[in-house]
Amino acid sequence: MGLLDIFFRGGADNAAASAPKYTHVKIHPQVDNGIPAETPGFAGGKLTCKCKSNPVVVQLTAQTAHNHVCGCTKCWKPAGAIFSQVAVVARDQVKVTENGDKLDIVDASAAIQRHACRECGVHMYGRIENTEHPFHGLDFVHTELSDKTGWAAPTFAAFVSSIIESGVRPERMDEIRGRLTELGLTPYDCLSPPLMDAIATHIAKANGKLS
Ligand SMILES: N[C@@H](CCC(=O)N[C@@H](CS)C(=O)NCC(=O)O)C(=O)O
Ligand SMILES: [Zn+2]
Ligand SMILES: [Zn+2]
Repeated sequence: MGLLDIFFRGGADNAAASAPKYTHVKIHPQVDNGIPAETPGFAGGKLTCKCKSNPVVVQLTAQTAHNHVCGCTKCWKPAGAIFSQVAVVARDQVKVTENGDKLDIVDASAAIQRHACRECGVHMYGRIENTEHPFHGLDFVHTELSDKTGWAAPTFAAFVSSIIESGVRPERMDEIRGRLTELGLTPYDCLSPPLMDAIATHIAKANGKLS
């Protein structure tokens, strides 16, 4: 093989490595066709449940943070999606403004109490009431329930192995992790390293191992 052959073979391999391979794998409607960019200075908006009449409306008065896709069985997913998309916002920036009487807590014993519309099933916000919890003060929200663009973009995938608990076949995990990686959503089987470090730091401070 001559030098030119190596050059062209290398070129072909590189092209193959950069072309997306897993576009047939669907993750969530908000990421499957490219992730919308966030708008600098974006300051929030309204989340609306899926009810045709008297929808629950929640007003967020700030941009969200730590947006990610989550594969756990507890987070709300739109029909057909295998992942949820979920972000956090300070709890004092979250106000139920319409039809709050339709909200029920899905599981009052869970760390995150998810307030869901009892008619359409959508989770409008998840709140942590335990003041000792590392994420106390943050509410969990699904910004796809807003008709605005500009919200914080998802940056990683959490609880990826948990999708198997919802019935995804384990043989599909390679292509699913492949697609997430291709989208720039690095897959983790718990939270991302910075969030896991923040949890561990909180615990170490609470038990006196760190000052
Ligand atoms: N493998 C479990 C993981 C559940 C889990 O730990 N979910 C994470 C991410 S949302 C969590 O923080 N849960 C707290 C809670 O749901 O209250 C499942 O899929 O049900
Ligand atoms: Zn509803
Ligand atoms: Zn989750």
